[in-house]
Amino acid sequence: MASLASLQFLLEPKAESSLLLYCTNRRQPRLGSFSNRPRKSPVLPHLRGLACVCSGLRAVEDGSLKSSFCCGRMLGLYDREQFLCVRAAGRGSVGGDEDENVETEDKLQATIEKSKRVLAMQRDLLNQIAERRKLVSTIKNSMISATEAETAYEDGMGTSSHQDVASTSDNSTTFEDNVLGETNWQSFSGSPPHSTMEVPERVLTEEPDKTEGNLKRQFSSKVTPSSGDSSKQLDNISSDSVRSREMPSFLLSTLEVESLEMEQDESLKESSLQNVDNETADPVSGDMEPPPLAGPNVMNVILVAAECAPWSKTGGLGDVAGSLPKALARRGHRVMVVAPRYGNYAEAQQIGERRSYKVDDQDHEVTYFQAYVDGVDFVFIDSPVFRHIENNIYGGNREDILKRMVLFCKAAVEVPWHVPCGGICYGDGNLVFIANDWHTALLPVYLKAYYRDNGLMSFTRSILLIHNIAHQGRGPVDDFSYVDLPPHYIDLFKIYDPIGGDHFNIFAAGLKAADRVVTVSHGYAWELKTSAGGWGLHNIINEVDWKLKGIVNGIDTKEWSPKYDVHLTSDGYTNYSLENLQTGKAQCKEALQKELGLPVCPDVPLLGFIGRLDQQKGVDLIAKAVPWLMDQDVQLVMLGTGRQDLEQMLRQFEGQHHNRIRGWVGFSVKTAHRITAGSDILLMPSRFEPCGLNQLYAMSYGTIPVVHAVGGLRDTVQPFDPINNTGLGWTFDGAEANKLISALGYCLLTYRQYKESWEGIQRRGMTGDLSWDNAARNYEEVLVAAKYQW
Ligand SMILES: Nc1ncnc2c1ncn2[C@@H]1O[C@H](COP(=O)(O)OP(=O)(O)O[C@H]2O[C@H](CO)[C@@H](O)[C@H](O)[C@H]2O)[C@@H](O)[C@H]1O
Repeated sequence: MASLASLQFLLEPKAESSLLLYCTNRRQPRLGSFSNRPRKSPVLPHLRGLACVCSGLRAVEDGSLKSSFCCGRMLGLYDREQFLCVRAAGRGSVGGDEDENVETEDKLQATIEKSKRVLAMQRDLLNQIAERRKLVSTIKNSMISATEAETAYEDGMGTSSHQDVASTSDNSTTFEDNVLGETNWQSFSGSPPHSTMEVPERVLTEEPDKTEGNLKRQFSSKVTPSSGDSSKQLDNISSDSVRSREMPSFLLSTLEVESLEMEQDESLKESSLQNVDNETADPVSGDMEPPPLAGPNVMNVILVAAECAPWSKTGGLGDVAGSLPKALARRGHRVMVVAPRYGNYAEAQQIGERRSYKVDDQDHEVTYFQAYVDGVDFVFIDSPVFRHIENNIYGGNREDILKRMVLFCKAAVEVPWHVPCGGICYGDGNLVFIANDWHTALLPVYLKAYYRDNGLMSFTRSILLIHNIAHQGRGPVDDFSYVDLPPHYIDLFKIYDPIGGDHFNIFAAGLKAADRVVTVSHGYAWELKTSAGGWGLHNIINEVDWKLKGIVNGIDTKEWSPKYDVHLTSDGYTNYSLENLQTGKAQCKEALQKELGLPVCPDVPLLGFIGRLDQQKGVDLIAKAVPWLMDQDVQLVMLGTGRQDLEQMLRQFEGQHHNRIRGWVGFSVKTAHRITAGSDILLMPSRFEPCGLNQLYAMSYGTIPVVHAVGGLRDTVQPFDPINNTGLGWTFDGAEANKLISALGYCLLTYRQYKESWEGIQRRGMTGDLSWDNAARNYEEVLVAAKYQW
């Protein structure tokens, strides 16, 4: 690994230096090199002034730039799209004489001074490029107008005092039981107007008198993302919490490039601008890779969640935190996930950094562990309060959980400064946080209160992703003292509950403070705005509707694929695909029946249920349907954990109908995979379902979903139409047992008597594109919208 000193040495004028430029806006790294001797480099026309920072600055000891380069890993994306920099190598001299690599301090200083001048020019150039790109992509993608967004922001939260809402009791279960009757959910059976879910994005071109120049000025005066900005401010502001700024200092040092003479710089500038102008004419030739999918929108993304599969998971949140980031990384973004470290994770290595945060007047030291998996930096925050609770992540009393989340959010918001990933911190430039559910809804608030209100992290944005609004982080108003915020911030948290009066609500504050809000389906985005679906936060959701968007989850097709599923490789199970669907699935069904001790009957339909045992998942509807089911010659297997009464009910069913029902109480990922593969039908009678992942997994395994048409279930399970032979499963309107029975009746009839139609449904489900890649594209739009949100 070359040190900074040796890097600087390599760029000394007396060494014949070579630069190797690495374009980060490529899916695969592009590279090219040029020495300080030739004035023009053949690679320059392709660079478009882009740049990068590479880690693994391994000296090119054998002088072979290309072969050494592949050891580099892309790092930091600063400013809007790209940044500059580099690896450099003194051709032929690096490995030869190590002593020469250390020059005197004076010479080094001179080199630095000269390089700074070059750097300043390059910065100007990059700013120009960034502005041009912003303009082009803004017009192309109908991005929001910064001016109008600013107004909207002020309306939405800048001046906001809290809006009291007709709300819930101070206990979600009580609310659920007392306020939210089953019939409420039936109101979702109508068709939500999906179009209303779209974020009202404004198109710059709607103001025809704005010339390109005007637009440019407008943007440059408002949004000039630069990693340098906050670091300068940080120099002037003594802040315990923001001390480490490895990124900017490293960047400045590595950019001290003597060998880039002015002419080359001009040449770079010209060719870069030329290429920006000609955006569509991307020079892809020879060994050049196609451009990254994110193109000019590439940015730094940090997803922060209380759980992250495969390390920690209690439900769908863990799945999303483990897989959405990978899809964003595949599109070219630099992506990090921050989660608590609940256990000893083999992949994650400890880094040296230690920080201390106050929670409830007590100092808590945290350390960081880090892993790099599938293009994503996973950072785990370690503290005694997180340790060894992987089986009880949300355990403890209300204050305990709250304090854990305060600590987690305080630490997570500073991770971009303190945790160097691959050698360099993310910094705050071009950065968007994605917080998830109430557990991390404090993060957007901290970003604002601790930083942006103080002129720090001015260009960092936050998105709050709603997976389930039923859990909100509620408590008495006194809980505000735990979150450690200026007194006037109470307005964000305090909402009025008609039953319990004023109360403290973390989700409410996060919704107001976040720059954008996303939820996991179009249907749920609509439901959230209703009094039944908003769980007391519907008024706030309606207020922030302008920044709300529904994006249906995808699935991790590596983890959930019948062809590659690692849980189907033993115990009689088998991997299968469309080619051997009937035999493969039949084998899995037989293996499941054997494993569970059920009679092995290939023709008896096997029904599955997987999920948390609570009111949401409609387990009680299945319970009511059990007597009817037992007359239908079917088998039923239910896997779940949660409410004790429902767990007991599962055991009881198994006891009563031992030949037909299995109730597996517990959390077993392997069993979930096997039930998904071995069942013919998956039941999801959820009262509400923001998205639902199990129906997606089921469809990709040729297992037919029967679902209550709410939220994401309605969005993803198109009802079977026997006339046109379309559709993916059966749906029913209204969370009632008789409606479930009716839908199931049609489903069983088709299974038994219309084999061809059945197979058609299976095949359509298995061939649909359920991957995260579609969703990631939609998230990218939100990331960009957040970025230009003022
Ligand atoms: N006992 C058990 N053993 C093993 N695995 C089990 C299990 N119980 C559940 N799981 C797994 O946990 C996940 C549950 O995902 P869901 O989307 O169905 O529900 P959840 O309500 O937790 O998520 C919330 O967030 C997700 C993600 O956004 C939304 O899809 C959803 O609607 C919303 O309620 C699946 O991967 C499932 O296989």
